[in-house]
Amino acid sequence: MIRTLDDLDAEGVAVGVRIDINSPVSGGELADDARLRAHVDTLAELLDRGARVAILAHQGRPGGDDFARLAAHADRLDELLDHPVDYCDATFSSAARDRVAALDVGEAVVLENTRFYAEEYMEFDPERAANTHLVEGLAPALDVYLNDAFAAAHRSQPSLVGFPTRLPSYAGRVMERELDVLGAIEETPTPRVYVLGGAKVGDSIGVARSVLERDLADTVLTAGVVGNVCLLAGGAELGNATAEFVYDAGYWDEIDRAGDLLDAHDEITVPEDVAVERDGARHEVSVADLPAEIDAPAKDVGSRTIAAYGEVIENAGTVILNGPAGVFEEEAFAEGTRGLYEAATRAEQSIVGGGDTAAAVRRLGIEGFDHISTGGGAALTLLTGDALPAVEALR
Ligand SMILES: Nc1ncnc2c1ncn2[C@@H]1O[C@H](COP(=O)(O)OP(=O)(O)O)[C@@H](O)[C@H]1O
Ligand SMILES: O=C(OP(=O)(O)O)[C@H](O)COP(=O)(O)O
Repeated sequence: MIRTLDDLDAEGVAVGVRIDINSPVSGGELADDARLRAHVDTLAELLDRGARVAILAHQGRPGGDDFARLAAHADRLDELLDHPVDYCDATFSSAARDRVAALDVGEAVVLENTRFYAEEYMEFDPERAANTHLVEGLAPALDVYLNDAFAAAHRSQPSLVGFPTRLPSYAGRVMERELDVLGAIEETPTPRVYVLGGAKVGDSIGVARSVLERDLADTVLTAGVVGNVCLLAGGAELGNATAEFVYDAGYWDEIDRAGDLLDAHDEITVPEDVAVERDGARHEVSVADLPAEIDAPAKDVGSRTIAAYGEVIENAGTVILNGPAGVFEEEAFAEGTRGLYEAATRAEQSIVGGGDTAAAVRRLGIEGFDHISTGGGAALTLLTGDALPAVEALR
């Protein structure tokens, strides 16, 4: 059983809240605040109910351009919430503990990026995580721990799995909602259609295999780079530019895996046509006409695929979308993503997951999904039927 905010008497209590506000950062500024806005409900409820809130979060990965301090995140949360949100440039030192001890009722502080500390970028079992410097250092300053970081729940890192061994622990509203929807996929209306696009080919093939073997999917529609790899696996000659893209991205070995899956399951569908760039404009090529003269990579599915997939999607009981259908960042190649996502909003129930997928939904201004997951890897892990370490730690 996982305890939730409903089970917490928050008045005056020092709550360590792990959230996932890992966001695109550009020139030290937040380029997108969707993940911050997602946690507003949980944080506002805690602060309204008189908690003293210490926020724990990571940003980026060591060495990356987006490996940043959380000062800008604190400023934005301060704007989004009716309660004051401060920033502290320490995570578990005496300075951090003193700052938490000084919190008034209804006040919050964002502690520094947890991944500034080497142990936080390692995976541990919960008992070992409870003895890391971060958890050992900060736990004495907290009364309880609350995890709302669904998007990071597939990581077994100290700030995600270490506190429940030491403190009474709870799930936040984001975590609750995500587990309710994504954890009960078997109960959603059928036919169930998975649309797998985007560029994480290995993950998507794993998901396709798993949902087909577990009879969760009635149909799997492939698009994006995933669709291109499936086309190559079926012997389609998409031209050197697409082959080079797939090779350079490290997905060449996935062609055989995709081929095995296509041989084993009729429920997987590949695109009928693709769109490439020719003379600076979108140009569509039918797979039936291959081999043809193509000297640019396939960047989107074509209009016949959009129409055929769209019909399957619209008539679905449940559609689960992960990954854009094309390079939606370029207007000429956003047609597939726009067409398939809009069709999904007309299905009986629609669920979208993935960092870039959610960004595509916002950029294209598509509304009407039943659930937009904050998580990419975490959502896929749940949909594949695997346990999430941070959720298991809360149990
Ligand atoms: N045909 C394609 N060729 C190259 N890149 C593609 C293609 N289709 C989609 N993409 C790219 O895939 C990226 C998103 O994929 P992914 O990271 O798997 O999504 P998510 O974060 O939602 O899981 C986008 O940046 C998009 O440009
Ligand atoms: O952005 C995240 O995951 P996602 O890219 O799967 O959505 C989470 O913050 C986890 O980050 P990580 O993949 O660096 O561990």
